[in-house]
Amino acid sequence: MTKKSVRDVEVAGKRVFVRVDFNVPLEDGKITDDTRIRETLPTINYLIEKGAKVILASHLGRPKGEFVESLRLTPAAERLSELLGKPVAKADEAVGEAVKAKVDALNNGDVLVLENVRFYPGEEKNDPELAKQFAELADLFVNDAFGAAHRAHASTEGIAHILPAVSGLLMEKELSVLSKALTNPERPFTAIIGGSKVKDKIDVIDHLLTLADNVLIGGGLSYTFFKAQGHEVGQSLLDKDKIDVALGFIEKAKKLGKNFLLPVDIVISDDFSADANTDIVGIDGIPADWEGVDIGPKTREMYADVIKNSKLVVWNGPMGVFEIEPFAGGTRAVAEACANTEAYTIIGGGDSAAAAEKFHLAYKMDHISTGGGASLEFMEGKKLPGVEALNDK
Ligand SMILES: Nc1ncnc2c1ncn2[C@@H]1O[C@H](COP(=O)(O)OP(=O)(O)O)[C@@H](O)[C@H]1O
Ligand SMILES: O=C(OP(=O)(O)O)[C@H](O)COP(=O)(O)O
Repeated sequence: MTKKSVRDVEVAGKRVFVRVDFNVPLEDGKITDDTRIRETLPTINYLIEKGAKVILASHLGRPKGEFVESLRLTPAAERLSELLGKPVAKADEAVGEAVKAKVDALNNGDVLVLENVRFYPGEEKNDPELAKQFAELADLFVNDAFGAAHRAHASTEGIAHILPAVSGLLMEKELSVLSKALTNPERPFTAIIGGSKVKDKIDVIDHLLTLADNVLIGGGLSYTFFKAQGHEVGQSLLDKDKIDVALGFIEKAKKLGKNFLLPVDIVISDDFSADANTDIVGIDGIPADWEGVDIGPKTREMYADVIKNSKLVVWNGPMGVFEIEPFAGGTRAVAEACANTEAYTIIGGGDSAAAAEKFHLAYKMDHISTGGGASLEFMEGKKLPGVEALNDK
């Protein structure tokens, strides 16, 4: 990596402002998946061992510049304390006199979690004044929030222009794995793109069409492609504005000689619920009042075969509505194929990672990225502002 890392600078005795991504899922105030917290432990433990004063900042949810009680970082601080096996101080604000006093009270090796930085309107606006207030708390900025690296906000980007700024160990690992895989990919390289956010994934499909050997499409994205080919899609997810773009991809793939695969059969349903009626049909068999909810068994087999014969697999987005058990089979089949292939497997995207966890296959993947949007933008070949702003080596 061309950017300095926390290992390249002196941290002992210093106040270190570490931007982490503790944007974890919560249900009734309880954390349901603490992966993002666990993944920052190497950086935090490194700083503790080196005798730094560790000040952690994160966003949680999208409170839009207001204090929202249910989005406080208290549960994250408590979980971190359990994971570290030591007390962690928590501030009820992210800047101001009370926070400064908490920072002043830190001894070397102590950890303080600031309040949700998105409680302040200046955070998402990348307000230089708020960045300055963050910077006043510390001597060094460490960005370990890969999941938020595509955001140019005061605590991810603005602050990096004021303090010496380096990457954390998680940030370093994410960037190194993704760039190693995508710069000189092992071939055959297979990209699997699914999920529901058609607009968000158009650019990544475009980029991956030039990079990958096989591009497999699944999930809600598929129907815009089917429509582009002249099939009726009933009530299935459809992005009408992107039909021409989808057609363009089919043609681009042909021109480039890429193996661009769309589902050949699908699971359809007459309702979006576990007790709905379902059927398996070919792509021109969707009745007007039914919708496609998963890839069918022939497609699963076809995709599993491609995955098996790959050297590198990048997977972003589930193959169907996997949260509903009768529609989870396609995503499970792809997760199993990824778990069993010899290929190096990278999973990006919160829902694909959640699916791998749900099927108890996450441990068999080579890399599960902590960033959904961030890994997508990286795969699109875009520069990430939270990384760009860090000091060069
Ligand atoms: N055929 C489909 N119709 C509607 N929604 C779908 C379909 N297939 C997958 N989905 C939904 O897509 C969502 C995930 O999409 P997305 O956010 O794009 O993925 P990721 O978070 O992995 O990037 C899941 O909640 C899943 O239920
Ligand atoms: O959860 C996140 O995004 P992701 O679901 O795309 O990985 C990050 O914490 C960024 O959050 P944001 O999309 O509200 O800026």
